[in-house]
Amino acid sequence: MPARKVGIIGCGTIGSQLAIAVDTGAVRNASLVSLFDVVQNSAQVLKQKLNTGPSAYSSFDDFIKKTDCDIVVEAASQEAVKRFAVQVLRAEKDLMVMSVGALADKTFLSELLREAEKAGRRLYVPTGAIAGIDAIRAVKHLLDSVTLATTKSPKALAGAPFFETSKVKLDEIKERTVIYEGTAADAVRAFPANVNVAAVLSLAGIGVDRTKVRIIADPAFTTNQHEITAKGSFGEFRFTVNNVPSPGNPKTSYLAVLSAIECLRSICDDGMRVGS
Ligand SMILES: NC(=O)C1=CN([C@@H]2O[C@H](COP(=O)(O)OP(=O)(O)OC[C@H]3O[C@@H](n4cnc5c(N)ncnc54)[C@H](OP(=O)(O)O)[C@@H]3O)[C@@H](O)[C@H]2O)C=CC1
Ligand SMILES: O=C([O-])CC(=O)C(=O)O
Repeated sequence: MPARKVGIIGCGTIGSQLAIAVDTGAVRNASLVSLFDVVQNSAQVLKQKLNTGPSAYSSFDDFIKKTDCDIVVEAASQEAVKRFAVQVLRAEKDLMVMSVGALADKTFLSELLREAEKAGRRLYVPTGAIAGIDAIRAVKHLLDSVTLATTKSPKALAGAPFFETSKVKLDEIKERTVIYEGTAADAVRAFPANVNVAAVLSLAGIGVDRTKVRIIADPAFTTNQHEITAKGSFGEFRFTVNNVPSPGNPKTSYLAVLSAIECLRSICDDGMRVGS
């Protein structure tokens, strides 16, 4: 396979590390050609840290028109997925999505899948900051229930739209407190930068309406913990990850960065694929 040309939307925590991984050859058979971020200069600042000189844009129109790439990685926000994903696929590029909560909108997801099919391109969803997605996929037809319990420190939950309408006051939480219980569909809207993993889990398993989510704020927590419990006629799974937060963004686990890099590596590198 010829080297895959990569473009990145979002030059924050995940986008920067991914760019460095491609730039330094950690992702083989790939070259970084283009960067885009709404924050003025953000793509430019990242470009200065790299050896390979990708183009840097603060306008999506320029990014998509001038970029000769095979795959675009979105590492920006759910809003960015809603605004740009269709255009990326129509421009005949594969798309890897990190802000997976955007795909909880079934009408939007169907539209994306239609566009991908029309363009002969693929939509990739990395496992992200959780584990066990291979097993959930394997038993998807046998699942009775799936629950995600996410525990983060208040500072890793701050800024979520949930707090605009809820009575919960994050700065008054002194001990472990369940602040949200509901469906994955509602959770990814209320906490768009915290539980995209709930959408990944739902897409692999029984969907956003049947996947249940519990979010716990715990001031004693220094990790981002995600615990998946899945039950069905196959037995029972329990997967727990205690993730170190990324240095640049306490909301985003370091595992999410590593998973994005590994997903891109497996797309670009033709060799052996381990796991489903
Ligand atoms: N699937 C998973 O397991 C995980 C997914 N995520 C998600 O991945 C995404 C990236 O995470 P992370 O790198 O930590 O985030 P960061 O906030 O560190 O970086 C995102 C960058 O993208 C920019 N951005 C936001 N919206 C747009 C837009 N519409 N167009 C262009 N640029 C935009 C941001 O600008 P600004 O600062 O102005 O918003 C910021 O510079 C987030 O949505 C996050 O919630 C994170 C962890 C795990
Ligand atoms: O990184 C994490 O722990 C999970 C996260 O933010 C998300 O899924 O949006």
